[in-house]
Amino acid sequence: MEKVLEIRNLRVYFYLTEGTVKAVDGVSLDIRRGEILGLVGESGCGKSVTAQSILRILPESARIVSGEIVFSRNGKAIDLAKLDPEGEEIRDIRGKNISMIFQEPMASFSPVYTVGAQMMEAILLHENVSKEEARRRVVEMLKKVKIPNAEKVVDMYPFELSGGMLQRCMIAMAMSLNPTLLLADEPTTALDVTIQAQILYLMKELQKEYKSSILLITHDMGVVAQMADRVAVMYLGNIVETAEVFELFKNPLHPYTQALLRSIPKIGVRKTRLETIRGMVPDPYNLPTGCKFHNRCERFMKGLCDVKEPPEVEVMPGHKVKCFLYGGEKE
Ligand SMILES: Nc1ncnc2c1ncn2[C@@H]1O[C@H](COP(=O)(O)OP(=O)(O)OP(=O)(O)O)[C@@H](O)[C@H]1O
Repeated sequence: MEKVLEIRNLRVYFYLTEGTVKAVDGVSLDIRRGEILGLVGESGCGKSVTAQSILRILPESARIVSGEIVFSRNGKAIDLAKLDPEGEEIRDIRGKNISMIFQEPMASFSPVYTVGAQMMEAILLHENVSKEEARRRVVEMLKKVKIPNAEKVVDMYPFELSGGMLQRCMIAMAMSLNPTLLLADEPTTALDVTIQAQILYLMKELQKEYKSSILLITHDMGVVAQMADRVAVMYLGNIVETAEVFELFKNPLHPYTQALLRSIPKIGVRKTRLETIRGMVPDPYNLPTGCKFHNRCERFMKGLCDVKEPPEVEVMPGHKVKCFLYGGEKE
């Protein structure tokens, strides 16, 4: 299947007075046309930094140290990692070809302008249309995301809307230019469970209609099961396992993925506590040598896992894992 984005060996480090944080440390992943790729892992493993690297909206203290982020734009391959983050090319890509929705909708909207004015601005920036036409499209988009009274909401300020409604507006804004790729960073984490389900359903409907690809960032395996076609599991700046969603749930290979899946609460099974993954997440300034998961791993092999970094092994077509349990010792 055609790839819309290919990340190769991406390293993004934060240079802080306390030391260097290797937030993304050798990530490779592909996003195919029309798929939802779930990027899953515990808090702090580098999911958001990966997404921010794609759009080149990293904080000042972060640097792309090496690697490629190849985006296919109208049949032309562009390495986003090489672009000037303030330059015209990436500014044109943002919003038009790749857009992002965040956990906190308030972060995407300015409090001092109406929702409609902000959505219109995005359209007017990228397309040569009249103000009337832009407004008409905004109202149409608001209806698409099932906002009641769209003609009224278009003139409302963000604070006049509930979190769920504002999240719908953010999705409408992100989809209004029909982007090839949507980066959704924990899009429903801040919402209550019922609203969360509605928003996920809406995203899936729009994704099918617009045939866009989504990188869905989440720490929630339940959301992944419901939404994703494929899954990439991330641990401390590395992708440790990639597979199609059914395959990953049926046959998780990496001990970290297995532990993540065990930590999902199951209906009908009473547990006094949710199972947590044993051991401490290592200090980000002082990452372990070898496999970064070895100090928490139940199947740790001394002299191997703590010494060498496991290479990626394709165990079966489309199912890749970075773990010595599945070979790779001799490389
Ligand atoms: N602005 C920043 N300054 C310094 N370090 C940062 C900054 N943003 C992220 N980091 C560090 O980079 C690493 C990866 O963070 P990132 O936000 O990508 O994780 P995440 O997997 O998205 O987690 P979360 O779900 O909590 O956002 C962490 O160690 C984090 O502390």
